Amino acid sequence: MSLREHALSLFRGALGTVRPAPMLRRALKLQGEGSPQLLVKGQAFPLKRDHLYLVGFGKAVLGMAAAAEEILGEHLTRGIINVPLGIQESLQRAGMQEMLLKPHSRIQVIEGAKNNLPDAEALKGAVAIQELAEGLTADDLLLVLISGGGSALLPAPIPPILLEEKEKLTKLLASRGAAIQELNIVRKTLSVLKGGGLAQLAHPARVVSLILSDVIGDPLDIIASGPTAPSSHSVQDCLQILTKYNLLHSLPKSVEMVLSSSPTKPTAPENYSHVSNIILGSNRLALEEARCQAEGLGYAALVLSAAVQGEVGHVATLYCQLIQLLCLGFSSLAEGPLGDELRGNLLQLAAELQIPGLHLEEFLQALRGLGPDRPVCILAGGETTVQLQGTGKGGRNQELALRVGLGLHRAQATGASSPQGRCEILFLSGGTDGQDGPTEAAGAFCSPGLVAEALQEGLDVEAFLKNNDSYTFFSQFQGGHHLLVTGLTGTNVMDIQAILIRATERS
Ligand SMILES: Nc1ncnc2c1ncn2[C@@H]1O[C@H](COP(=O)(O)OP(=O)(O)OP(=O)(O)O)[C@@H](O)[C@H]1O
Ligand SMILES: O=C(O)[C@H](O)CO
Repeated sequence: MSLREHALSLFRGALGTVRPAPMLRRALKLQGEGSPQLLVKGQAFPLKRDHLYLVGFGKAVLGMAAAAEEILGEHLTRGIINVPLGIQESLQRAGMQEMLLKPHSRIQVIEGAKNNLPDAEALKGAVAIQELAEGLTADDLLLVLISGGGSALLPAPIPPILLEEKEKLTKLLASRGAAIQELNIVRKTLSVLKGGGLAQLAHPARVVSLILSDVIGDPLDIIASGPTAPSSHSVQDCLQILTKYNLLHSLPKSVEMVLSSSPTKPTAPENYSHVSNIILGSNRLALEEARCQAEGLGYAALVLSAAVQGEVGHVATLYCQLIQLLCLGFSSLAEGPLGDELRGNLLQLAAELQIPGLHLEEFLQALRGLGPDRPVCILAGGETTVQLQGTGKGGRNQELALRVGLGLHRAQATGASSPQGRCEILFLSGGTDGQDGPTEAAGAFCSPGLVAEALQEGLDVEAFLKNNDSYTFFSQFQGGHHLLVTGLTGTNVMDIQAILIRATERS
């Protein structure tokens, strides 16, 4: 099999493990006839007849709800989910019936949040969810399904803030470069349901949240703005962020009012004893599955990190240097000055990128222990950032793959000492939701020959990159052969990268 076929199969394997249906089936079970209980990852929650409710919000929630309803059957009393506008139709068109609710479902579906922004439809859904939560009693159990995109799908601005005011503020923060953590700290402070609000309203019912993480590090109080998690942030944190992005002095009156009357401390964690927040799926889980499958294919496989973040150009350089070093491992050069130089550069770059939890020295040590001659597979995940300069069409995964292709080409061109000649190399980067930026592709593959081969077709990689036009490049290059196209996957645990290397000759 080619490296490309292997990479594709690993990507699909990784996705398979975080698809809503298998994920739910693994985690959620109904047990017992007379006095049933819900088993979630081994934790038991007793159920009373006609007292099981379900709510959900997020891009992957439709498939999660369909699988949950299949498991819960007639035990489910009623449910409401808020999902992206048009998702039912597009899943239908994609033939993904298993992600859709059955006719006569007990779950009401509300579609909204066009372009991932809160709107009147999402607000309608949020009000319905709020009313359901407020009506619950101590006999009830509320199952909450949460995934990325949940923030925009559950807008409930604290009065007198208007939805348009909150939307404008969120947009401004995002356009000024606020990270998702910052954005969601502000959202939590201005919302009735975020920052643990939903869990508090559902009290005294038992609340069990099943969460698919799309945030680095899986922070419960940031994913979808943590509607059932105790917030670790205060109004001061929110004010600091508004100051940082120069918004503090141009806030609408309503927002000022809410900020000045917000409690200075978040609700204490002990008030969440009725709540269980359980992460069902994450980037790390997907990477771990890919790692196991890579070993099955004969690779020595390692996971670099599930938290790769930073500017796409810097991340591309990190991967290029890592690939160079891996290629050295197939020769006797690894322990020489070239290996030392590459290791030094890598450590410096990784320190600059500040990737949380990345222990590169240990990782490099583990690489040395992989042994010679075995094909190597390195897996990583996270989310890079692209500062758009041009007007082209692309996504962060396609841009990363193209930048890695360019980096490998340059490394090859700069010296006879380049170790790449001894190896067959493939790099893949893909978004697990199947859509990379506003394109039909999930990501792209590249290899060191890409730039030269593209030139033969009259395609100048650097010019495409300058215009952030990676999708156009990959669509034209070799008839689109290097695009990763999966279609919408119905899940989302950020992006995944795979580096596959095997020796072409003994050195
Ligand atoms: N022409 C382009 N080239 C490279 N990246 C782009 C381009 N246009 C948009 N992007 C990037 O695509 C991202 C938005 O796309 P996408 O919807 O896949 O990501 P997202 O909103 O973070 O959603 P999710 O986290 O659910 O994947 C932004 O990070 C943006 O910088
Ligand atoms: O909905 C959100 O807030 C983001 O997708 C992060 O979870």
